[in-house]
Amino acid sequence: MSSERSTAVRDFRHFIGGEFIASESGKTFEKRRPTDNALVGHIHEGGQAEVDAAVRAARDAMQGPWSRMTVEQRTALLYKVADEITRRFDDFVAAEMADTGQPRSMMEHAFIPRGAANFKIFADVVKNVATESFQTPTPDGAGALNYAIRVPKGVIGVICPWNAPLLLMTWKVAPALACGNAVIVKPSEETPGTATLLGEVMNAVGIPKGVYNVVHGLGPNSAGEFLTRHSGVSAITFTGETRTGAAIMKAGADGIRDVSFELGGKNAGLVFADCDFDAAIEGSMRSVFLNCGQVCLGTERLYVERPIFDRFVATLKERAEALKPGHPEDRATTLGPLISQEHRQKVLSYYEKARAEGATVVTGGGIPEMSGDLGQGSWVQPTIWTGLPETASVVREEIFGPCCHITPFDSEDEAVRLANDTQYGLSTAIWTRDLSRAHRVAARIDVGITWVNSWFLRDLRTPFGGSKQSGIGREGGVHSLEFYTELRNICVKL
Ligand SMILES: NC(=O)C1=CN([C@@H]2O[C@H](COP(=O)(O)OP(=O)(O)OC[C@H]3O[C@@H](n4cnc5c(N)ncnc54)[C@H](O)[C@@H]3O)[C@@H](O)[C@H]2O)C=CC1
Ligand SMILES: O=C(O)/C=C/C=C(\O)C(=O)O
Repeated sequence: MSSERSTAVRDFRHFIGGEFIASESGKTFEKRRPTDNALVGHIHEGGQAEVDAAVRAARDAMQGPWSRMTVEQRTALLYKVADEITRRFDDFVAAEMADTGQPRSMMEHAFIPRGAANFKIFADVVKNVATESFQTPTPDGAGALNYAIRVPKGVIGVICPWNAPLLLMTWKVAPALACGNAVIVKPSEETPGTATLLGEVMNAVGIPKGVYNVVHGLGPNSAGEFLTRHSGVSAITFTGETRTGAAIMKAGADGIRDVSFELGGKNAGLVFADCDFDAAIEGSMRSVFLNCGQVCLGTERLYVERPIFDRFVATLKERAEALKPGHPEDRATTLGPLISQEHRQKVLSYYEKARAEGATVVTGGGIPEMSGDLGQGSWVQPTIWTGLPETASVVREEIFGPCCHITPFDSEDEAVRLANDTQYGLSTAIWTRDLSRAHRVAARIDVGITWVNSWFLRDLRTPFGGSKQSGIGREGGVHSLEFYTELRNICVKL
């Protein structure tokens, strides 16, 4: 590894009450870089003491100046947070790149700008959304006025995954703060960087101490579980695996705390023969391989209408083989590594299962040859399979890697049936020039989000979330307000 690419080993501390603090226990765990497995940090492992301290800080903040700010004052501060993220853009890009190993271009054009955008959109939403009111008749004829106000829920526990750390964390922190809550974030143990950096941003712009807190740690029997079980946490918002969601839902049941979940997916792409072929290939390339396939909205099942099946498979193979795994700083790099050696084991086990279950391996299926220190990183080849029945493991289970299975179909009804044949219900992409069909099919797919002739085209005002085992609730625009506030009705006899 060249010296300019080496990173000093960092110390990731908790951010509680506006201070960066070490764990009382002194316990830390290692953060290794996905590109070359080099040690890049020691993360303080939060225990009950740190969670208790964060809850105290957050509850105190809810009694302090934060609670007395007008919406205008609060949202002005959130605009400053967004501006400060933009001012420290390079630091955020570097932190996220070190944590995830994904290419700089993706950080610069998508994931980091979204961190700033999340603060602006929710500042705008809370300023502009009205609540309902009714004029109510009464027997004396004078009537009554009913109106609703929104009040913050209190302290929100925010539990985050590793695949788009800043984007997914701020998607929850921004609306929570815009609504006047305080938050305690438990970032993924794989990606401590940007949540920690955001603490510096909060202090720099004058967010009152205790409004934004970060406790690092693991999930079960560690900071994650302690946070979700804490009676001082009013509600829990979580993005991550469906299995973890089930554990958190049980923890939330004590104290009847509300939960909002964005969970796993096994998303289908439906490619009709009348599609714009190049656009369908381009979109499918992104939806299968972006972020090395570690996108909850990504496509791991492609269904292609039979007349274009062979051409589609051949073209996708050619494009997948042209992807360039490499160092995130190299502009030519188009594919990053998986997040960790452990996750690579999981993805490779599916590559193995696909073979064992009789797949035709169109391309990939193994580990690419990487030179120098990159040889130690958690790389896998982009992989395409055909020929498996719908019962095969790689067709049914979420893999979260750069891979997909492609199946031919012969009718619209069959395509709909295949897309819906899953326990998940997060997203779908439909590729067709027939817009009547697009509307018809979209309405029949049991998912939270359908894209037609596009993928991951986001308008932050729209409802975002999953059906079936892909989630509970919707966040985005006004829908986030439903979770991060209580609606309080006031009835005034006139
Ligand atoms: N629907 C959506 O919007 C998205 C869903 N995901 C899903 O996230 C998964 C990948 O992320 P991972 O970090 O591996 O998920 P994960 O569920 O393993 O971990 C997510 C977070 O939960 C914490 N955690 C684990 N067990 C816990 C427990 N018992 N109590 C409290 N906290 C606990 C972890 O420490 C981590 O911070 C994939 O399944 C993916 O589909 C990822 C991004 C978006
Ligand atoms: O756009 C969103 O709000 C969510 C995006 C999800 C990802 O980026 C992901 O899972 O990687």
